[in-house]
Amino acid sequence: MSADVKTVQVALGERSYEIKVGPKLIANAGQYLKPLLRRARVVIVTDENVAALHLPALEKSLDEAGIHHDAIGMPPGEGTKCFAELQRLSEWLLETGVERGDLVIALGGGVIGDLTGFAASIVRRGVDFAQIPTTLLSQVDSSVGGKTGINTPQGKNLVGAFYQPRIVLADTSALETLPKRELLAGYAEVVKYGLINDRTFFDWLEVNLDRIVSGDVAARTYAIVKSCESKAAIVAADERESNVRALLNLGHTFGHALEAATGFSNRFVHGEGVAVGMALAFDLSVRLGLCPGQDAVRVRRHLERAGLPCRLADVPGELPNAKGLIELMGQDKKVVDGKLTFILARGIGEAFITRNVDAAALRALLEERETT
Ligand SMILES: NC(=O)c1ccc[n+]([C@@H]2O[C@H](COP(=O)([O-])OP(=O)(O)OC[C@H]3O[C@@H](n4cnc5c(N)ncnc54)[C@H](O)[C@@H]3O)[C@@H](O)[C@H]2O)c1
Ligand SMILES: O=C(O)C(=O)C[C@@H](O)[C@H](O)[C@H](O)COP(=O)(O)O
Ligand SMILES: [Zn+2]
Repeated sequence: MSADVKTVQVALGERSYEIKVGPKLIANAGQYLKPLLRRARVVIVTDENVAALHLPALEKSLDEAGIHHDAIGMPPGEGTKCFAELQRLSEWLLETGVERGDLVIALGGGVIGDLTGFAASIVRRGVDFAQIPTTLLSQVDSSVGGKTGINTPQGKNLVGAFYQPRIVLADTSALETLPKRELLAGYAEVVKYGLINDRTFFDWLEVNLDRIVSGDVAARTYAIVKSCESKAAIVAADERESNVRALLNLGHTFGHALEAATGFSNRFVHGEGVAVGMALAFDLSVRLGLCPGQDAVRVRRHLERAGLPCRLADVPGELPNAKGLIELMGQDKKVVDGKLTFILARGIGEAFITRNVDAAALRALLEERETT
């Protein structure tokens, strides 16, 4: 096992697991997975794009480790996180004869990780699963922490379960084939960790953005490990989002509504929604007199420099008016007694959770779509 591989622990008692971050982990997956298996059998769930690029290396590694494998390729894209594909996948898993002590492997981005994790949580009332994330977003966020699920016509991630993986293998080599737009979408979630509670990390991102985007392996590895450490600490403190875990939702109340408004399509992907949502959360914090204006400017400048959308005007197509967007936000899982919960900030690295947001200020912010 290579010295270049870093380990981050997710400390959750008997559900604890390791996140491995480093090069060529897909090509060496067999040696990491074998110790977790009761019998030498796994099933792989991937999407058709990732299957063409990375499935052969995973299968070769499993063959070398003497592990039997079946694989299914799902359609790529957010639309796959739906009841119909969940049913198709669950029935396929049952037809393979997968047992509770076998491992279901999610090889792909957050869509495959969320869908596969949820299917693994319900098939035979729970089959073990492993995450092999292949997008930046899934390596820094979705593969860690056990939120799994699908979208419904009512909104984002509304049916799901908390179900932790047994291991996460974040192969930095897989990012070499990732389209730039998807890399940037993942970068939005990296920025999120700086904005939540680590101003020093945000400072580092401002200096190192170009290295991360251009493919510098050391910079990418540092950013992924730092993000995973940050998420692992929050998840260990509050696995089921009773309190502090909601900080990881910075930008998501806005972002999820924008994803819903654009039809959960490739026109506007999750990380892009998070980028716009984080900029709006900082604007709202300034509007409420909670955060210095220069911090909001700095956040928007950084997202802009990365090439990410950061204004409502950057969202493609017609959007609902402010009232319509607020109605979409009403499906958020953080709603309590019909009242929205927001993650706002007193500054970069100082996010906090609040239910105390003036409705008029929110409406005014969303009505300024042409200018913000
Ligand atoms: N569970 C969580 O905690 C959590 C956290 C953040 C996001 N999410 C969810 O994750 C999803 C977004 O994930 P995503 O951004 O990874 O999107 P994705 O899974 O749709 O992947 C993006 C695109 O990249 C392709 N792809 C994946 N890996 C590739 C590679 N190495 N080379 C080339 N192409 C590759 C995919 O086929 C797809 O077309 C959303 O549904 C979001 O809600 C969940
Ligand atoms: O892990 C978490 O907790 C997060 O909120 C991470 C988010 O980046 C992620 O998009 C998550 O799926 C959103 O969760 P939801 O509960 O708002 O659906
Ligand atoms: Zn997210």
